[in-house]
Amino acid sequence: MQLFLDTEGRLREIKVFTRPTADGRGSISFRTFIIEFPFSRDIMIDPGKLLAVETVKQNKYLLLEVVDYLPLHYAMINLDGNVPKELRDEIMRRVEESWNSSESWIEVYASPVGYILEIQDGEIKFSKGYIPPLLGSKAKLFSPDAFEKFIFYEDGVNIGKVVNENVDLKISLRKAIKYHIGVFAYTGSGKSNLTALLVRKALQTIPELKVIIVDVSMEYAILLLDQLLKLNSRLITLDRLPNNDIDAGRRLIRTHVIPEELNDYREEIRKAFEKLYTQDKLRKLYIPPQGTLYLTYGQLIDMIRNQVDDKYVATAQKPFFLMLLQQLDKLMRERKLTKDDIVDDNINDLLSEIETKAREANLRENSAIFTFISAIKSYVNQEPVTTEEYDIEALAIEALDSSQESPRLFIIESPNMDDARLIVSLLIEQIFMRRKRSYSSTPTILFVLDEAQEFIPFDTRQKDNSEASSNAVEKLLRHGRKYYLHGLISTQRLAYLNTNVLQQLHTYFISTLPRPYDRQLIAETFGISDSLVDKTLEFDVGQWMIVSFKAALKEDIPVIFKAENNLIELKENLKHG
Ligand SMILES: Nc1ncnc2c1ncn2[C@@H]1O[C@H](COP(=O)(O)OP(=O)(O)OP(=O)(O)O)[C@@H](O)[C@H]1O
Repeated sequence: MQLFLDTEGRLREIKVFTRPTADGRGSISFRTFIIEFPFSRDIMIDPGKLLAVETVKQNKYLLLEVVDYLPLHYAMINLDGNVPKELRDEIMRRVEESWNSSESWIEVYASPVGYILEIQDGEIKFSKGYIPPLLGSKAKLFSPDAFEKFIFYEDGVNIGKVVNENVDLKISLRKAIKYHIGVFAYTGSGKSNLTALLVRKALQTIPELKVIIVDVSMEYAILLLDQLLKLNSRLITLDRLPNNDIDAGRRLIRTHVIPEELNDYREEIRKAFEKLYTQDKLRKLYIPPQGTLYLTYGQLIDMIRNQVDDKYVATAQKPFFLMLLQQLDKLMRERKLTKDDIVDDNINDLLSEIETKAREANLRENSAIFTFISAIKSYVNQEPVTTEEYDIEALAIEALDSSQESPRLFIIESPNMDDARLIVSLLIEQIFMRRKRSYSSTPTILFVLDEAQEFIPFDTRQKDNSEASSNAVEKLLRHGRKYYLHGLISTQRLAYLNTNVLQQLHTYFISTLPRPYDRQLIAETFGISDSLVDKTLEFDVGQWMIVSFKAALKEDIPVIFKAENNLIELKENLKHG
């Protein structure tokens, strides 16, 4: 395999740019390398291409990614308005004629990607790091074959084409999902299309995976309609269910966003919706009016503290309440429980132990401590209320069911954000609780949250349920991996997102983000240069930059690609389905 292309350039200069960080608290520097290549009108140097330059260490090269380039002509370097007009015109006329001469070159701007390439006895090795390059030394362009071999996993899933390389982008979807995914782009850049594509490919290639999409914009039932039909699935709504298949077809067509490109497919879509009804895949989700119905460890601790502080509780009982707190703390540490976890019968032994001790101390039978303990005991030991309704619990049970015939794709539709936040918080908590109670690595569950800034906002408020959803999503992203629970979140405004969670996402897909703050934040979080992130401003619809940290790609190098259009396979399947 040819590692480098024949075209070579030379490293002329390194410039360092420093700017304040997005939060204004510090500063950050980026290096831009300036490399000269021979002038050619069909030069293969486009943004995203990889270059290797010699470093001060023998056989070691620094890897750079092309950000931009500019053809330059020596005669133009000092040409400005000070030169008399006639002379200027004459110079420019001559330059126009002599671009293909020794006076011209292509100036390439590139950023280091944090890698060293070592070539020893024909063996090639990548390692992370930075070694100062040798000015004046050669810069070599990676061949497409080398690009493919070193950056992508051989058995990766193809999700598009690398821009300017004629190479398929192959990613490890399994790893990407394992370490959570972020999709960041302005409205209309193709976020939903890419998300649907990733979900589609993941369901096709990871048999133990289940996907739960919380859809506030009523898009995914269409974007994944063929998958809803093909797989065992659920399309879940908070509204009354339709009475028959005809009613279902009409209603669903009316309530969903149909992309323009699918205008010719309205009939197929209506029929597919009718079929979902006859396949018994529609469900109405019941949410209890009082919202959360569970006692969490945090709430229990508060209740005990109130007893300790209560001046009407006899002093003799207070040590027992304190003991209860200590034992709870021990249990929570041992079982790695958080304040948001739901209290279950795990705490029975602990309650009995304190009860016995209180009895041994001869406390009166009607003491507050006995009443308190027995109330908590009867709460945790109560029989679950069984209802016919499809509620969060039923949904969680289906999602965690590892049998072949259980549903794999769940789309929960809730255009009302408050409801959506409540569903997200209850569902994540419920699934966590069940997974912790009976630990299993299957199925793996991926939660997909569009408009993530609504679920994990920068500012949370209790009354619109954002505090609850924020806690739940943060827990999913921080601790989910241990429990085979994962997240894909997408947003158009990073500024409104609780950015603490960004570090938890190891694979980012970025397209056009018009606000500088959003781009700067991405650049800082992933240590990629501003100029590379700024490239996304020029992206066409469906064009993305994937940045991964030890996840989707073999090496953590930002790659610019054009995503496959999710609608192509959808149309194909609707036509033949
Ligand atoms: N990879 C792609 N190839 C071709 N067309 C695409 C691609 N991705 C998106 N599109 C088209 O671009 C348009 C916008 O895409 P999409 O709805 O996914 O954007 P979005 O970012 O989710 O927008 P919004 O935030 O408004 O939902 C759609 O018509 C879609 O079909």
